[in-house]
This record gives sequence, structure tokens and C-alpha cells, in this order.
Amino acid sequence: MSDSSIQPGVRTEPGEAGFGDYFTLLKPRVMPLSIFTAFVGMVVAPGGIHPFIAFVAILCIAVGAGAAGALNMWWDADIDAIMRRTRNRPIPAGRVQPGEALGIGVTLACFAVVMLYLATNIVAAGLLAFTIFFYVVIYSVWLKRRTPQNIVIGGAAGAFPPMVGWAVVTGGVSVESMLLFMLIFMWTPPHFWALDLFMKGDYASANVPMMTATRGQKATRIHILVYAILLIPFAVGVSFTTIGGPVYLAISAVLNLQFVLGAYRVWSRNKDISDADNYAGERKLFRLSLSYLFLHFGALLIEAALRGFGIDGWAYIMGWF
Ligand code: HEM
Ligand SMILES: CC(C)=CCC/C(C)=C/CC/C(C)=C/COP(=O)(O)OP(=O)(O)O
Repeated sequence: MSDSSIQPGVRTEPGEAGFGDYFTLLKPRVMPLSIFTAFVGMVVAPGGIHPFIAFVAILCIAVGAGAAGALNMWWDADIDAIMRRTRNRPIPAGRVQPGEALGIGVTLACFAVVMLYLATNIVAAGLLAFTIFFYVVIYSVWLKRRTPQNIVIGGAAGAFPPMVGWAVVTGGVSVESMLLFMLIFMWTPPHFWALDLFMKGDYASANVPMMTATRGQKATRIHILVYAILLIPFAVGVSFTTIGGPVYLAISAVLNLQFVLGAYRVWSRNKDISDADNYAGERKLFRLSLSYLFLHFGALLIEAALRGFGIDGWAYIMGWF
């Protein structure tokens, strides 16, 4: 990562890193949703753990996610320097040295995994280690610059956190935790491609082969719609497992309808659109993707609370018949 990769116009203030720059390395805008899904995985898993252990586990997952973000920024500093959206990140802007970011990432990753192992169990710690490895090595190093399928395969990294949360409590995996994995796995492509459409060639400028650049807008739009539809059985399927229920089903049905309609609208503009376009539909779908995931996992918390009060939603509904 030489200084020659830093583009003209990038704010460069070497040696002036503040707390905010080190915090930014941990990708604090994107990671909270991942941490929330891990938290929900813990809450809905059968069995219980001491609240202090739960707190330590969430802290470890948050630190592990931040470490993965720092390592991703270390590896991607050269392309981040080229893209408008990322060129003021701490490394390309010269405020944090690449070696520092690498050191912080590796240290935090080791700390998070070892602490999680000591506080909980080997399965949870192993899954956290694998998640960090997947995001950094499989997605960032291997796939991101090589194939337009980068986020389809690499997106698995973002799908692991609820499985980690589940394993913290149970020490294992289950149909439920794998369904939560599949829900995020199938959600990631439409989430990202909607953003990629209105990013207007940002990734292409850095030679990252995202689908808009390699296959064009038309193919990207149809892929968004297809994934939004394929996502439905996984999202709705959770309703009929031990962690779902009628409240979740009702929320999921509305969210899936909204999401497919949004994807349909994006698809129905199935033509190359000029740069002057404001991409309102694509922006809306991206925002919808965030609330879609947040509310699905929020609905699982509601179901867990109802179970906590001894209310079995399905049994209640069956009682009507
Ligand atoms: C390979 C998979 C993924 C890719 C390539 C991707 C890509 C992106 C990108 C490029 C942004 C804009 C970030 C920014 O400008 O700061 C973004 C935003 C976001 N992503 Fe993803 N994402 C992925 C998976 C996920 C997952 C799994 C989650 C959470 C479970 C997630 C949550 C978010 C959130 C919350 C934002 C909004 C951040 C903000 O407020 O600006 N993403 N995503
Ligand atoms: C516990 C743990 C390790 C969680 C990690 C969860 C995870 C992998 C979330 C995906 C996050 C993400 C920002 C992808 C962005 O892609 P990008 O890195 O290509 O985006 P960029 O262009 O903004 O750098």
C-alpha cells in the first residue's frame, strides 16, 4: 500500500489521527446491524446465560466485527483512495498508517476470539474467527476484485453473526440459526446491488468488478428482483420454527411484500439510466433493505418476549378453530 496509491484531491494529514479516525476504522455505521443480528441470535436461542456473559459475548462480537472492518480497510486502502465515497477514510487520507491499521485489526481480532472462547465456548469463538476470516480473506482479499459474484459468496460473512449469537448460548448450530444465516445471505445481494446502482460507477472507477460494471444495469436489476423473491421462503419460513410465530409472520409478510414491490419498481426501469438520474427508487430500496433486516430481527425479539410471558402465538390462533 504505497503512498502512490493515494489520489490527488484526497485530504492528507499524516500523523494527525484522532480518536475518531481509529473509530472509523471499525466501520461503525455498518457494523451495528450485524451486532444486532448476533444479539437477537443470542436472545432467541433456547437456554439461558448469565447477563454478564451475554454482555461480554456481545462486546467480543462487536470488537471482532470492528477488527474485520479495520483489516478490510487496510487491505482495500488503494481502491478506497480512488472511490469518492471512501477516499476520505483514515488510511487513504493518510491520517492512519496502513501498518497501524493492520496491527489494530489483528490485535482486536485475536482479543475478540480468545475472550469469546474464554467467556463462552469453542463453537462460538470458532464461528467468530471464521466470520472474520471470511470477510477479510475470502471476500476482501480473494473475491472482491475478481468476480461479480463477490458479494453473493462473500456476503456469507455478514450472515454468520446470528449463528455466532446462537452458539454463544447453545454451543452449537441448529435449523433455526441456519435459517437466520440464509435470511441474511439471500438479503445481501439486493441490499448491495441497490446501493451499487445509485453509486454511479464508483466501484468501476476502482476496477472492482461489481455487477453494474460487468453485466450492466439491466442484469443487476433482474438479479435484485430474483433475489428479493428467493429471499421470501427463508424469511417467512422462520415463522414456523421454534423462534417464530404469528406476529413475526405478519411483520415478515408486510416487509416481503414491500421489498418485492420495491425490487419490482427497480426492475421495471429496466434500461440504462443517465447519470443525471436521481435513482430515487434504488435509494428507497436500499433504505428499505436496512429496515427489512432490522424489523425481521426485531420481530423475533417480540416473539421471544411473548414466549417469555408464556404466550404461544400459534397455539392461541389454533384455539380459534
Ligand atoms: C458482502 C456483503 C455486503 C456488502 C458488499 C455491503 C456493502 C455496503 C456498502 C458499500 C454500504 C455503504 C457504506 C458506507 O458508505 O459507509 C453499506 C451500507 C450498509 N450496510 Fe451493507 N454490505 C454488505 C452486507 C451487509 C450486512 C450483512 C449488513 C448487516 C447485517 C449490512 C449493513 C449495512 C448498513 C446498516 C449500512 C448503512 C450504513 C449507513 O448508515 O450509511 N451490510 N453496505
Ligand atoms: C462479526 C463480524 C466479523 C461481522 C462482519 C459482518 C460483515 C461482514 C458485514 C459486511 C459489512 C460490509 C461493510 C461489507 C461492505 O463491503 P466492502 O467492505 O466491500 O465495502 P466498502 O467498499 O465500503 O469497503
